Amino acid sequence: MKALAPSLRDILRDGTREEHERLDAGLDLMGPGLTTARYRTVLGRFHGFWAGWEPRVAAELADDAFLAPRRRLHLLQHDLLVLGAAPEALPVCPAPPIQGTAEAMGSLYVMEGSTLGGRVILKRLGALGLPAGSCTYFAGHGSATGTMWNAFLRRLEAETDTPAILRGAKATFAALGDWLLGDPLPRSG
Ligand SMILES: C=CC1=C(C)/C(=C/C2=NC(=C\c3[nH]c(/C=C4\NC(=O)C(C)=C4C=C)c(C)c3CCC(=O)O)/C(CCC(=O)O)=C2C)NC1=O
Repeated sequence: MKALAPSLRDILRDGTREEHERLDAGLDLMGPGLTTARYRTVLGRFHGFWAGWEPRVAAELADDAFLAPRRRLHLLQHDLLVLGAAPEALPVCPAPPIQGTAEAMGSLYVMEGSTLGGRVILKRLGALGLPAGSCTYFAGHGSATGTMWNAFLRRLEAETDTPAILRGAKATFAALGDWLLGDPLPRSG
């Protein structure tokens, strides 16, 4: 038998499981309580998070070629406009305290990883009868999701400071959870 060392992805998945479950349960996008109003509120909160997070991770990662296709703030702006909301008027979340490339890669793990749920989320959103073109954020990388994720993991495995990577991921999940779930989300209407 070969005892394989856990991959960075294993370490991140195990080390953030609790925060991940808290978010998943708190957002409850897959349950029967999801309405168009609730969807718009959730998008607006994700917008506020990305508006603070994206410039910060860009500055700390300092790798525009790698980050450019992983930027999604513009997708949130687009979806909110289609739904009749004014994204520029929404509150912006202070960026999590990430510093340096290793913490930035841990932080990016959280937001890139979220594209992996895209297919199930899109299917659920399809049942709401939302206006056409209002789900580009959750569509994420679409058919390129697998390719993008594998390229992300290759870049991740090139980082050597494992504690810093995990710190960045945990800080990001914590900030995201506090921001998205701090106020009750609408349940119906
Ligand atoms: C918003 C709803 C929302 C839903 C309903 C959702 C569903 C799924 N997320 C998955 C994976 C991940 N999701 C995250 C980050 C967030 N998950 C969240 O729920 C929020 C809010 C996150 C961060 C923004 C990460 C880091 C991973 C990689 C974990 C790893 O390393 O494997 C998978 C698994 C897909 C597979 O394995 O093929 C599913 C089904 N994702 C969403 O964003």
